Amino acid sequence: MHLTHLSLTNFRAFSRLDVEVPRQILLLVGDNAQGKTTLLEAVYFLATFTSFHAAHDRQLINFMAEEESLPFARVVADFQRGGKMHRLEIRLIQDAVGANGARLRKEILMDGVKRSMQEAMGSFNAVLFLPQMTQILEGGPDERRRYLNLTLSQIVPGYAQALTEYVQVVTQRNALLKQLAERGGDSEQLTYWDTLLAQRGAFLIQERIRALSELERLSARIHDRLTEGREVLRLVYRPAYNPAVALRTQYSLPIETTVDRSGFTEEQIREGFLARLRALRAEEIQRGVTTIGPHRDEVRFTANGIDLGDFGSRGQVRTALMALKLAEVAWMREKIGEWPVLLLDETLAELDLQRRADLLNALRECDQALLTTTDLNMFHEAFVRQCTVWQVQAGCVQRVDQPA
Ligand SMILES: Nc1ncnc2c1ncn2[C@@H]1O[C@H](COP(=O)(O)OP(=O)(O)OP(=O)(O)O)[C@@H](O)[C@H]1O
Repeated sequence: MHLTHLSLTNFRAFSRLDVEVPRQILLLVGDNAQGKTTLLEAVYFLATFTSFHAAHDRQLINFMAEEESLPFARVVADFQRGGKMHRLEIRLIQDAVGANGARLRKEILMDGVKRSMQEAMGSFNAVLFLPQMTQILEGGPDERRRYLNLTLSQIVPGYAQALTEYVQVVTQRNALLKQLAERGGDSEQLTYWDTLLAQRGAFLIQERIRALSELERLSARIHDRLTEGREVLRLVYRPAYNPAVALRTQYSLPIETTVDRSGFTEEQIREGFLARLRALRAEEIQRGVTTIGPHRDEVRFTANGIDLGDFGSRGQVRTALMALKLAEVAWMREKIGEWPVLLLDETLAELDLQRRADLLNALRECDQALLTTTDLNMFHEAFVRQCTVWQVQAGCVQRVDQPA
């Protein structure tokens, strides 16, 4: 899959941008703070409807546009997928200030038809690679859950919808648990929420089991090549509700334990999850929160049995991240039969020569990749000649003609 046209209106520093996008490797060159990362952010926004940078969508609207009576930002992309052309449009509209303050509306149009975020998710796919993504390995468990959710939402039908509903159920259930803890009442009211939680949760758990085992297979192979067979990478899923473990040992599995959970049906996971919620009911009422389920899942990355998040060297973590990212690309390709668009922000600067060469080789296979850099010398002349180069300056883009 590849973009053919990108249009931005009031998207961060880009008041207006309209560009044809070539089907190949695109180098975005420019000094700091010129808008290179913003371009990647806009493209990733089309795949996930969320920014990898901004805490709030409101930050995406151009500062100047904020002064207008109806501030808005818009991203429109034409892209080819499976031989067909599509148009995806996202509008961010800040409604007039009412009694509850300004409200931001997000509208999504796929081929001209309004869709919910959950419906439109997966229409366009991208894989993002940022140097700070080592946080996926080194940061808290929420980083890994976020990574998993963004990746799976793009590819697994129904995942985004189930996740949205699951999060709503957790919120409602927590409110009820708190109310029962503070004011007492009939705990049987929980049964309705338990059923919904187990239903949506089982779907998420099963999809995570499946995806992680596939990503592990692909990333271990790449990692083996990158480390010349010296290290074995593993992705260890540690679900907060673990269908593979008897009740009393839920939290006591050592990290190196290999557990095959692929044989569980969704129904078995749901039944087990529900039974566990019943067993935990009194404790959960006392604590006022939902203590098990996908919102508390963990994934650990190990190399030769060593937990990379806790004990990995910088080099080991970067190598594992690269293996994971390349695996993600291959996984999406396997699943949807199309290459996702690759987005790499200043990634090369962090890599040694061998890793750099590996990464650039991988890019050659893909349909389209966008790379940002402040320094074109980071790349071999021969490589640059195969690419289209765009100079990005103060929110404007200009194609750089290369010598024939
Ligand atoms: N809502 C906004 N409206 C206008 N300008 C914005 C908005 N949000 C961010 N900017 C500005 O956009 C500029 C470009 O940022 P961007 O991160 O894309 O730069 P970059 O070229 O990737 O730089 P670097 O090489 O330092 O990463 C920055 O100066 C930033 O302050």
